[in-house]
Amino acid sequence: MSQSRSDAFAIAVSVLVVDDDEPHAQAVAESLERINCECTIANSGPRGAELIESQNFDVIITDLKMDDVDGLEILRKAKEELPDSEVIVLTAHSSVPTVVTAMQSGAYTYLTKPLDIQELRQAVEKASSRIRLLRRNVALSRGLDEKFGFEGVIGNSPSMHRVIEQLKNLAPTDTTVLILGESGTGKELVARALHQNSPRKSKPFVPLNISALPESILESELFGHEQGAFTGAASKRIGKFEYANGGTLFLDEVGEMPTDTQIKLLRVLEDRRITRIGSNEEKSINVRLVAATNADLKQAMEEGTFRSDLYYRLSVVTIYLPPLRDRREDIPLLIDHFLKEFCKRQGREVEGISRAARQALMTFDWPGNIRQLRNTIEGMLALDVDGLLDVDDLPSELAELCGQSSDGTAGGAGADVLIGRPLEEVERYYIARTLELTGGKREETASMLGIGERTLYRKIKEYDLK
Ligand SMILES: Nc1ncnc2c1ncn2[C@@H]1O[C@H](COP(=O)(O)OP(=O)(O)OP(=O)(O)O)[C@@H](O)[C@H]1O
Repeated sequence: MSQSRSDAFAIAVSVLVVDDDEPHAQAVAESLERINCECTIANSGPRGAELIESQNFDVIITDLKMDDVDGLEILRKAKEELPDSEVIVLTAHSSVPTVVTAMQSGAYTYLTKPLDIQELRQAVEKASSRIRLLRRNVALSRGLDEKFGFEGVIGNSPSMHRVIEQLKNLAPTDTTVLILGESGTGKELVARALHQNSPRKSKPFVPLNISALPESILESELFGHEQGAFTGAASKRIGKFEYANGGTLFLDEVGEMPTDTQIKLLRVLEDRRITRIGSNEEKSINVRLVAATNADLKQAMEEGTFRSDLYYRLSVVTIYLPPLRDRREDIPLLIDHFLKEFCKRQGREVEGISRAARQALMTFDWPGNIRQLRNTIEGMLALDVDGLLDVDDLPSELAELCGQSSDGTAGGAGADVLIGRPLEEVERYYIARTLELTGGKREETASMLGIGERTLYRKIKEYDLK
């Protein structure tokens, strides 16, 4: 239905009206659309039940007495499928026993027919403000439960604090989000966190990696196809958009999408309708879209390989995940997080990680970002035999940073070459490396080296360090 806006709700409230009296349902929907409700009408009980199964609603208004499925059945279905929503029942007489049953079964309130429009709007306003408050509290308490993260997204660096703040604000909304970041920086994890903390969480989260699909299959994957739509389409198949109905569709590597498909995707995002390949029938869909890419979409737009209208549709809000080498403060937290995870999974106990190994993990550049760090910790745990993850458990490219070859013998570079050298040279080397590690942050460097900031400043001058 079309949606008219007023100031009543800053963000539209989604309402399902279930009533087999068509003109009455229409009148209810129209009066609510004036206060910025987004209304969907079901003119039968079964249709109402079907919509509750596939979509999300904040408020469900149902007539108690219908010919097929009655309002109590709709109420039961809503409590089961959409536990966060509120149900308002409509009745001809408040004295009928079903009203009592409805209230006992969790209806928010009941209204008697003929409806008083003002009363109806007030009931919807009150019901939806309760839902919003509930959602906000859940989101906040989830976020606060974890000291350094949000729903498995760990980080304590200023940049990750910003990301986590964005996630907390965006999760309860339907806003389309574009996540940018190198491979392995946590784009899919962030998309899942958005879904898990949204009112859509009881509906599917559907990831689709665009780059993994040949062009010919992509559109059928997205929109589905009818039987015989093309050679090889032996049976009909629903696409990811339909599959994700009511939930979240995560399009990974969206920068790889062929331009023809980009046009079709744009149309779907504008109309909120899809057409299966080989079909004439349009289906309305209610999907939150989260897209991600490690490509430079601005450059792709300049080169004409990515449509700017689609870019602006996708990037209503952009979340940027910096590479791990630019947020090394997060490494210790992540090491401990993954160590705990793998110890639990493998039923192991370890004392911890040696200083030298930890130092190497802090210094490495991590081209594969957090995924590579995670795999490294898993591998180290698998190699370890003495309960202390040490340099001998490191993969070769990291062991080299400690002056060790992966078989544990001393190599040419790193700490050991300083043995027997003047203490001043050793000091200069360590201050320079620690400054490198902290990105030149003096306070952090001084604290890591266990000296005062003034002492550090003096030594930087003394050794002519940049
Ligand atoms: N901030 C984080 N806290 C905890 N684990 C993380 C974090 N970021 C990423 N991970 C973990 O790192 C791995 C890679 O993350 P993910 O698959 O989300 O990255 P990606 O950016 O989507 O990668 P790609 O672009 O290659 O698809 C996953 O196991 C994920 O759980």
